[in-house]
Amino acid sequence: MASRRTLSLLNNLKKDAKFFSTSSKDLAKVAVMGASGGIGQPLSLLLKQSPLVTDLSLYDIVHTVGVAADLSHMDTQSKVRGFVGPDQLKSSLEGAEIVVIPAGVPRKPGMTRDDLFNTNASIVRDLARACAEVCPKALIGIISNPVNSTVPIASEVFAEAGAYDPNRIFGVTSLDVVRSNAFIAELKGLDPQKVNCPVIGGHAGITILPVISQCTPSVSFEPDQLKALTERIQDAGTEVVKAKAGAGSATLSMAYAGARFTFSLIRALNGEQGIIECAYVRSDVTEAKYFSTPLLLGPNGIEKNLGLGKLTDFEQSLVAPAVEELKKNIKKGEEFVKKH
Ligand SMILES: NC(=O)c1ccc[n+]([C@@H]2O[C@H](COP(=O)([O-])OP(=O)(O)OC[C@H]3O[C@@H](n4cnc5c(N)ncnc54)[C@H](O)[C@@H]3O)[C@@H](O)[C@H]2O)c1
Ligand SMILES: O=C(O)C[C@H](O)C(=O)O
Repeated sequence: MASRRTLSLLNNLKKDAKFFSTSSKDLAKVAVMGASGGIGQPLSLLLKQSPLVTDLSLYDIVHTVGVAADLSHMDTQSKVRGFVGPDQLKSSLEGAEIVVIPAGVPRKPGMTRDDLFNTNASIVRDLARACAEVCPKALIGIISNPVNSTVPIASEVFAEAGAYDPNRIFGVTSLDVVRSNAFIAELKGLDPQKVNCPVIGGHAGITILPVISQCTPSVSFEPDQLKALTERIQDAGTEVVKAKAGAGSATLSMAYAGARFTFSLIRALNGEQGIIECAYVRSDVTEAKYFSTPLLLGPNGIEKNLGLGKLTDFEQSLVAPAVEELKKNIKKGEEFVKKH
C-alpha cells in the first residue's frame, strides 16, 4: 500500500502535470472587451460554444450582465461571467490568457475606418492600459478600427507600462482572409473551407493585400478578373457597410473570423504545432513598423514571422503604396498615445 508521503507526492505530480501539460485539455481563459456589441455578442456565443474555452469573461460599458446570464444557460463547459462599467474593468481581466477587443463604434456609409479614430483611440488606449496592468502576459487580439492605428496605440501603451512584448499583440485581420477564401471559392466553384488565401499589409482599403498567388489550392485569374477580385476584397468592409445602410458594419462574419483567430491562439497556447494565421503585428518585414503577414503561432504568441513569401509583380506593385499609407496610420496612433 502506498504511504501517505507517496500519495502526497503523486498528487503533487498530478497537479504539476496538469499545469505544464500542453494537451488540448488545458484550454484557456478568454476575455471579450466590448462583449455586448454587434460583434461582441455573436463572438461570445461562438466562444461559449467551444470546448477550447474554460472561462469566458465578458466586459462592456453596458448590458454584459444580461448577455452573460443568457450565455450561461448553454450546456457547454465554460464558465461565463459578465462585468459592466469601468469599476469592473480590472476584475474582468484577472487571469485572462487571451483578450479579444471588439469595443468601439463601427462605420456608417460614407465613413472611412480612420474616421473612427477620434472615438475608438481612447477606448482601445484605456482597455490596453488595464490589460498591461492586470494581464500583461495575455495575448491581445484587437478588432476595433482603425486597426492600422489601434494596434500601434495598444503597443505604445504596453511599452509605457514596461510590459510590451511585440509577440503578444495582434490586429485581427482574419476577416480579410475569410472573405478572400469565400470570394475565390465562389469564383472557382471550390469548397470555401478548403481554400486558404493569405492577406498581408493592413486592414483598410489599399493596405489590404490579398496574396492570391499564394492561395491553396493554387488558382489563377485573367489580369482584369484578378484586379477586380483584389479590389472587391479591399472594399469588402464597405460593401457590408453600404448593405447595412446605417445599421453598422460586419458583425456576424467578423465574429466568425474573430472566433477562428481566437481558437488558433488557444490551440497554439496549448502546444499544438503548425498553427499559422495572418495578423497585423509589429514587424520588420517592410518599412512599415506594423504589417500583417502569415505568422507561426506558439505558446508565447508569435513564434516566427513567415514574411511576404514570393509575390507576383502585380502583388509587389501594391506593397509600396500600402506601406506609405500604413506609415501615416501608425504615426497617428503613436502620436495619440504620446499626447494623451
Ligand atoms: N478588424 C476587423 O476586421 C473588424 C471587422 C468589423 C468591425 N470592426 C470594428 O469593430 C468595432 C466594433 O464593431 P461593432 O459592430 O461590434 O460595434 P457595436 O457598436 O455594435 O459594439 C461595440 C461595443 O463596444 C462597447 N464599448 C464602447 N466603449 C467601450 C469601452 N470603453 N469599453 C468596453 N466596451 C465599450 C459598446 O457598448 C458596444 O457594446 C468597430 O470599431 C468596427 O469598426 C473591425
Ligand atoms: O468595414 C468596416 O468598417 C468594418 C471592418 O473593418 C470590415 O472590414 O468589415
